[in-house]
This record gives sequence, structure tokens and C-alpha cells, in this order.
Amino acid sequence: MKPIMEFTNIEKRLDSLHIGPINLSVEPGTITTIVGTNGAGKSTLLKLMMNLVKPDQGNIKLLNSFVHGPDENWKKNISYQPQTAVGWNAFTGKSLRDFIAPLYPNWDEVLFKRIVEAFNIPLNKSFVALSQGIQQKLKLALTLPRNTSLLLLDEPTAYMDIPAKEQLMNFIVEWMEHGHRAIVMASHQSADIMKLSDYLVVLKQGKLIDIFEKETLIDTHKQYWFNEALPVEKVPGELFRKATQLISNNPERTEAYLHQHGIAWTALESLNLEEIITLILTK
Ligand SMILES: Nc1ncnc2c1ncn2[C@@H]1O[C@H](COP(=O)(O)OP(=O)(O)OP(=O)(O)O)[C@@H](O)[C@H]1O
Repeated sequence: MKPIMEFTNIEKRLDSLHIGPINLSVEPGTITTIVGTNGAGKSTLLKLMMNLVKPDQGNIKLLNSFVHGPDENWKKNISYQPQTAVGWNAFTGKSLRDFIAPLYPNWDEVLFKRIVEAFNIPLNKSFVALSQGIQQKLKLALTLPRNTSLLLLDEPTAYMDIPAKEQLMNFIVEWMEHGHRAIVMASHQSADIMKLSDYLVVLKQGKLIDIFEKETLIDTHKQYWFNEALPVEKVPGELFRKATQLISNNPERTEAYLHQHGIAWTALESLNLEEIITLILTK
């Protein structure tokens, strides 16, 4: 199937960071989350997708258009929820809705009203007078109903309480059910966001470590406990060890080695996604 968005050899040099080269393909029906440490370049990748930042090299294609070209017609196919909504402070939710809705031919007013109601968002207050959590909810209410092929969400769960995060997840899942579309999010390893994702793009200081399929990542990371210390030599698949605990990113090879050497483990567990990403980012 034709990708919704494609990055080809994208590179961007900022003052203290060199992002890329990045090759990435966002397929319809998928949710991709960009994870990484602070300042890794996650938000900048989303801004590159919106042409808010220009690449030094490479190109980005949204459906059939290059986003850095003179024709800006591609903008009707993409919606972006930034970390900080610039220029919104003086406006009420109602006036922001009246400005944004007509720009998107597929605007879903019913969905807008459902999100406003679910999150109890006051539409008559200026944006600046809302708490950060409510601002976040209003940003979502003004982004999801645009019903574009691609949805970009930068830290969508920031400042949200636990029940609100749950509702957000439900709205995202529902949004994905309607047709040929995809989501790309940036997140500080938020467990909920990662759980929703099909792919995790792991960035470290601007470098793409890898693009992982979430399920594969979970299946290939296991931790073992033993009654006694392990042999000094490195065990196949060994990623980390501490006293009688071993973490492997290749359980098949690790277990074959342990059987061969007559070493029995006393406990075996999967790791959660946050633990796996932390290991990948720190190893
Ligand atoms: N326009 C710019 N000019 C110069 N440097 C920039 C610019 N925008 C971002 N940077 C720098 O690039 C780096 C990456 O920023 P970015 O916001 O993309 O990271 P991030 O991974 O989203 O970080 P965080 O998790 O803290 O939100 C940071 O060091 C930032 O200061």
C-alpha cells in the first residue's frame, strides 16, 4: 500500500544538534510514536513534517505532494497538535473553532462537540485563562475533528490526569477506525501512548537508533533471574546484567546457551515498554 508520508534522507542541523539522516515511511492504518530523551529532536521531526522547519537535505512527501514545495495544497491532508499553540492566547475556544473548522473540508462538528463535552471544556474563556490540562484538551478538540489523512500529536498527554488520558486514548482509537489514515506522535516514553502504537521511532541526540515494531520489541526483550552468579563470559543476547539478573534482547539465543551450559533460571519475565526504551536509550 502507498505510504501516507515518506521521509527520504532527511537531515537538519540546528545549533547544537544534527538530526538525521532519517528515512521513514508512515503506512495507512498505523500509529507511530517518536520517543527519545529531552532535546533528541522529536518535536523538530513533527515540525519538518509540517514544513515549519526546512530540512538541509532530503525530502518529505505527504501522499503525492512534497511538503517543501511551492504548492501548499497538501496542508488540507494533515493536522498538527503542537506542544505550544502559538497565537491562541487571546482567543476563546469558540472563536478558535470558528476560525479552524472552515479550513478543513472534512471537519466533524459532532466529534468536536463530543470531545468538548467529554472533557468539560469551557468554550467561552480565552485560551490563556485555561489550565494547562484544559488547554491540552481544547487543542485535541480542535485537531481530531479535522479528519485529515495524517494526524501529528506532540506530547498529547502532557498535563492530563489519568481519566483524561484514558478518554484521549479512546478518541484516538476511534479516530483510527475511520478509513485510510495514520497518526504520528511524539512522546517522552509515555506508557499509554506507546501501548497504542504499532511502531516506535527511537531517537537519541538527533540520530535514529531504529524503527521498532512494538510487538517485536516486547517479544525480543526478556529478563531472567538465577540462583547463582552466571559465567563471566558474555551470554548471547545479553544486554544487561546485575548480580543474578540478566536482560536479553535475543531470548532464543540466550536460552539455547543456558540449556547448553546446564544453567537453569528461577524466574523469567517480559519487560514493559518503558524499561525496554530506557535500555535502548542508555546502552
Ligand atoms: N529553531 C531552532 N533553532 C535552533 N535550535 C533549535 C531549534 N528548535 C529546536 N532546537 C534545538 O534542537 C534540539 C531538539 O529540540 P526538539 O524540541 O526537537 O527536541 P525534543 O526531542 O522534542 O525535546 P523535548 O523532549 O524536550 O520536548 C534542542 O536542543 C533544541 O534546543
